[in-house]
Amino acid sequence: MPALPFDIVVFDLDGTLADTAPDLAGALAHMLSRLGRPELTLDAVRTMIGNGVRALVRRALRATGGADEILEEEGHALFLAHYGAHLCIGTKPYPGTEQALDALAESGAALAVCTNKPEAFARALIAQLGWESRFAAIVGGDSLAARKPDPAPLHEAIARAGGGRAVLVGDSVTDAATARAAGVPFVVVRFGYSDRPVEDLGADAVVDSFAGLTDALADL
Ligand SMILES: O=C(O)COP(=O)(O)O
Ligand SMILES: [Mg+2]
Repeated sequence: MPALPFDIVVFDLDGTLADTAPDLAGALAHMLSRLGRPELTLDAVRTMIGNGVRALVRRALRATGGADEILEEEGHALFLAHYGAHLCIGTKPYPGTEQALDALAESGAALAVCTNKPEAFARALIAQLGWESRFAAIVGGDSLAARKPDPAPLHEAIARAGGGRAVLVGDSVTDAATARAAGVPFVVVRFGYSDRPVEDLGADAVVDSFAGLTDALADL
């Protein structure tokens, strides 16, 4: 593959490395049924992912009859208990993810994850996908006081992966804002959970699939 102008490639997790929506939707379905709420479609859930678990629970409650703090607390606990035990039932890497990670690692880049998923869930999911040895750093939504779009977790992931020239690969407006705030180039994947056209995110490149990622990075 062509030489990479980056020492570190940082990836978002949900909607970027893996299609996690089926298991997130499963945990939401469990929560909603316990609370006597109607189900949400998978497509509706996809648009709610990207700002952490609390935001996901709040959005799901608002979409099914409303939310208040007490209900959110209860929903959050129901969601966490179910999701923690069902992290990788319907979750799948996107096509070509592993080949792209192999190619980037072979080129000498360090790989890292910066996600708004709670760190323990991110680590457990990455282990269940068999990816533990691939990442030099994993920073989650609760690893620091601030989560994406604050630039701190991205800076932390870059530092923990050894520092140097970095790029963020993500799927959402949250990732775009994080990269911009951190002064780091941003590549958006078209297949994730963006709530708006990916062309509107101001990314340095858009990739349709993992097959195009290494060339897009080499061209930045
Ligand atoms: O938990 C979420 O909101 C999604 O996390 P992400 O940052 O990996 O997309
Ligand atoms: Mg994402």
